Amino acid sequence: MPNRCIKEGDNPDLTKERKTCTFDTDELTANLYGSRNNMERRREITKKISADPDFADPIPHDFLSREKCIEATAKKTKAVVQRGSEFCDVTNYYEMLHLINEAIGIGGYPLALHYGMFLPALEGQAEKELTDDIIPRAKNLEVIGAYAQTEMGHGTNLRELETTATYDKATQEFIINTPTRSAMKWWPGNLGKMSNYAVVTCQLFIDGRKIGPHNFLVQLRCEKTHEPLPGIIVGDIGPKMAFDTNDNGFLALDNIRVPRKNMLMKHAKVSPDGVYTPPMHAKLNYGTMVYVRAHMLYAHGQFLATAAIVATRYSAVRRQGRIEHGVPEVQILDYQTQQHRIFPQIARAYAIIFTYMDIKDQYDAMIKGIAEGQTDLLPDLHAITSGLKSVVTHMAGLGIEQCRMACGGHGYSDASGLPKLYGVQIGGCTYEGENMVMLQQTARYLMKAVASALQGKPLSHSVAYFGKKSSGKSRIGKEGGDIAREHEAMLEALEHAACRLSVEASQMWEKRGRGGETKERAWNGVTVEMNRAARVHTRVFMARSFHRRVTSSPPSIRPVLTDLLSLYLHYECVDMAHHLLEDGFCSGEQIRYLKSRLYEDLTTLRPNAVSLVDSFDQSDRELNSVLGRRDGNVYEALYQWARKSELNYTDVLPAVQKYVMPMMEENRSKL
Ligand SMILES: CCCCC/C=C/C(=O)SCCNC(=O)CCNC(=O)[C@H](O)C(C)(C)COP(=O)(O)OP(=O)(O)OC[C@H]1O[C@@H](n2cnc3c(N)ncnc32)[C@H](O)[C@@H]1OP(=O)(O)O
Ligand SMILES: Cc1cc2nc3c(=O)[nH]c(=O)nc-3n(C[C@H](O)[C@H](O)[C@H](O)COP(=O)(O)OP(=O)(O)OC[C@H]3O[C@@H](n4cnc5c(N)ncnc54)[C@H](O)[C@@H]3O)c2cc1C
Repeated sequence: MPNRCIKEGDNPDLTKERKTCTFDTDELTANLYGSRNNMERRREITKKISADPDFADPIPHDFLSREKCIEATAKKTKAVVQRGSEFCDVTNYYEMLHLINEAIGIGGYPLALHYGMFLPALEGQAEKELTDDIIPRAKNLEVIGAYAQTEMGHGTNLRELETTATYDKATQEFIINTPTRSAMKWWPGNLGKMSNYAVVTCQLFIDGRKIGPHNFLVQLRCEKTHEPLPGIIVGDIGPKMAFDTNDNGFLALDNIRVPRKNMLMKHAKVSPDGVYTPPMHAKLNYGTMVYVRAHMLYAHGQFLATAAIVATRYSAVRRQGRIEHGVPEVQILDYQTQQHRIFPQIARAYAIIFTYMDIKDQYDAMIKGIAEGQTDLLPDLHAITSGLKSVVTHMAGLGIEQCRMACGGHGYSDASGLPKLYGVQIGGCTYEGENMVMLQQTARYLMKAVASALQGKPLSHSVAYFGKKSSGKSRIGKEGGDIAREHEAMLEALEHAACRLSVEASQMWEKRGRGGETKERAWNGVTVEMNRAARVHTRVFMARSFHRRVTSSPPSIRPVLTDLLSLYLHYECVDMAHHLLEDGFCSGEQIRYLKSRLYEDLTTLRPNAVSLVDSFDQSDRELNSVLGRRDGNVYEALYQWARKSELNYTDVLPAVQKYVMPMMEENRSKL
């Protein structure tokens, strides 16, 4: 069967891998990106960008200072903006996403938060009077915006943000102020140097009464000179773990006045005479975060895919050691430990992207509902996206790090692209709500589901399985080799575990309450258990999504996806074996069975491993990895990459000349 990546001049080991493919890689790629047309469009964008001198990087960013990287990125951003329609349909979210990845990369660019949060916040939360004015200008990039919510002292607990917006009835303006050092906005992307506007989250005060966090549009810099306006202090927060080309910023506002219409008033409103009308759902003001959490899944699935591509291809071309005496050195991909390290990451990347597709459909349905005045889909979506955001970012981070280590010494080099990828990706565990905090949002929802299930009340989408009657004993290993039934048995076992953990966490919470603790204090005494239940529930959701996508996939790719799903489910069940064993739902014998099936899966997937990662269809530009390159010609490329290091511009470094040589000379003369 065809793997469409084979080309003359490629590393022979990689070609050999591609020849053992049992499916059509293009079919799988098309399935992953929604259609053959979408796949072709991605490729056209890649081809055009790769040939365009405006996007060439004579010196890799790895060897440049942060300022030089920002300059190079800003130059490319301008080219994307001015020439974007030469490359793609600029109104298509996925085409634009691909264009930006290809043209600019993943480390941040001047418009990341403008498109990622500033515009979505205005579109989702602002009223016509404001949007009519600002959105056309923002879309036309006459202005650039950031989303300034987090402060130096508070990020997680929005209720305690300190920035104030006080309504002045006399002038019909809000006065926006930063009352303390810890109230300074701190972290917002592109706030430091690029943006001249921001959506700023402030505590709303009317007639001395604190209403709570609301969003306001604030101009920060002069549209002509880009200098900060009077009363505004703004700058870059300094070097970070990654996102070097994003100017995450600080901001202090000294009693800045903005007109009443600058409050984002689609949901909550303040009338000219200062009467406050709450939104139809209390948390509609937090809608931008739900949007970002949902869409983060796609990016993090792709991040994990990148790492899996690099580690798999490199493991196919690297030969080291022998499995048996007297035979040539083997491809390191033949080691069972290497497969066990990498293959689950391939499966998880697919699972995350497939889950995203489900969530995207739910998100679109919720937005449609809100437009029609219905908010009933919001709580379920908020709960599951909070869990998914946390589980997926953590899972992808662990997976990338496994892939990096699986590349040995070269994985530690920036040439692999993996250290930088990890730095960028792992930020997702923190931003959009720290993971431990967001899991508690999911757990809170699970506690309500437990109560509803016990009372026989209806259960919403993500927790519907709480209503199923458990069989008491798992059917794992008792399905006589029927794969479909085996998959169902594993899903059932995971659902049983999630449900049991939720019920037990609920009982522990209740027990502490009966012991005299307040509900809130009791909650803090059981949060580890709550978050555990939330994680398992989220992993059930992902497993169901993956299963649904595989069982409805075209027959040509269903066999390979079924193999991948088998590996995913066996891995998930073994990884969560303690939860399956704890109440005797599964026996030790069943866990041993799952492990043996997992090792069989590794062998089954081996001939298709390279083709499965090829099907992610990430180009060499996107991968940005010497180790992961499509042609597999790694060693020469590694040497050429290292030659570009600024330390190699001269044979004798000035620092050596100035300090090290005189030191050696002095030491010699002492003898
Ligand atoms: C390329 C890289 C880009 C990176 C960009 C990064 C951007 C950012 O990071 S922007 C800043 C993001 N900040 C956060 O995510 C802050 C996290 N904190 C929160 O979201 C909230 O403070 C909270 C959800 C953790 C708690 O909010 P609070 O108001 O205190 O609410 P409660 O916990 O008491 O819950 C009350 C009630 O409301 C429900 N709920 C909470 N949030 C939402 C929501 N977004 N949508 C719908 N419903 C929500 C919650 O479930 C409770 O429901 P009930 O149990 O029914 O009362
Ligand atoms: C790369 C990056 C980009 C960002 N971009 C933006 C942006 O564009 N706009 C913006 O506004 N912000 C942005 N942020 C800020 C980000 O949203 C916050 O840092 C994040 O929400 C976490 O909040 P915090 O920093 O207050 O963490 P903290 O809440 O201080 O977390 C510290 C520790 O306390 C624990 N903790 C806190 N509260 C609880 C609780 N209730 N229960 C249990 N444990 C708790 C956490 O789990 C964590 O272990 C960005 C951050 C990063 C890293």
